[in-house]
Amino acid sequence: MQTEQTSISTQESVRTSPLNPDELLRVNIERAGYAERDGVIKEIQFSIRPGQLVGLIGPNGAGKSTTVKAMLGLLQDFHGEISMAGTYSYIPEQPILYDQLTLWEHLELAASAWELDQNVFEARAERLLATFRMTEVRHHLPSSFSKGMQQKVMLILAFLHEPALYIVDEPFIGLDPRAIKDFLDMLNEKRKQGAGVLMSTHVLDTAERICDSFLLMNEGRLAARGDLESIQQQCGLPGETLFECFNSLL
Ligand SMILES: Nc1ncnc2c1ncn2[C@@H]1O[C@H](COP(=O)(O)OP(=O)(O)OP(=O)(O)O)[C@@H](O)[C@H]1O
Repeated sequence: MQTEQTSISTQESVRTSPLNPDELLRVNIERAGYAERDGVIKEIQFSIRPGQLVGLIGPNGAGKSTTVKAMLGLLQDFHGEISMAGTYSYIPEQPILYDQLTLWEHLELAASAWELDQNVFEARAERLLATFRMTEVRHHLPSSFSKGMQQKVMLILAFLHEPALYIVDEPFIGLDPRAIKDFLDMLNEKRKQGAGVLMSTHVLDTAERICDSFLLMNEGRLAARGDLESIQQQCGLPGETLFECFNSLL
């Protein structure tokens, strides 16, 4: 895993600042949005520590995707700072795959982009294909796969790289229960090795079970943040579920 600090944005307006030793990522978005609609999100500040799984939660239109796009450096309108240690993998909700390449060719292409040693690549690829039960179809075109199988290809590509940080957009819609378990087991293994995770999801019961802490967004701002107990306190609902806390804020 690389440890040098990098900016994950290509925008000149994005500033970075030194991270604390226990930070993998620090986000300080003063204001960000789109060319035709600026300032969609405001005052979004959080950081992620090694091993931490942070849930990004909020109703439709709250600004979760805009926050992720800001972190990835994809927005025209951005004022703030994004600092991170090492590299990241982004797993989008909608798979993005090449029509003409087989699954194995996708993996080879990714390995060559990241300059992975051939033996390391093959060992990781074989293990990931087995874990996600895709070995048999490795020489097939992903364009012929089901939506869930295409999502698994995106997961395999993300894990192949072994980044410092995983940014995951809604992983639970489309994957079957066994694939979700395989994904969470693999994610936990990487967290034990020090990786951090930011996960956007609407599946609140799973989020409540697996996340260390939460960022609750509403109308472009952070409405509450922290672990479940802290969220319950901020919502005035001690002992209640994340679902009830979520609904109380809207
Ligand atoms: N390309 C765009 N151009 C202009 N406005 C946009 C664009 N994409 C999103 N928005 C607006 O930004 C706001 C936040 O949208 P965003 O996609 O970040 O929400 P979200 O929390 O990810 O929602 P969902 O749960 O539905 O995916 C919305 O009001 C939306 O209309």
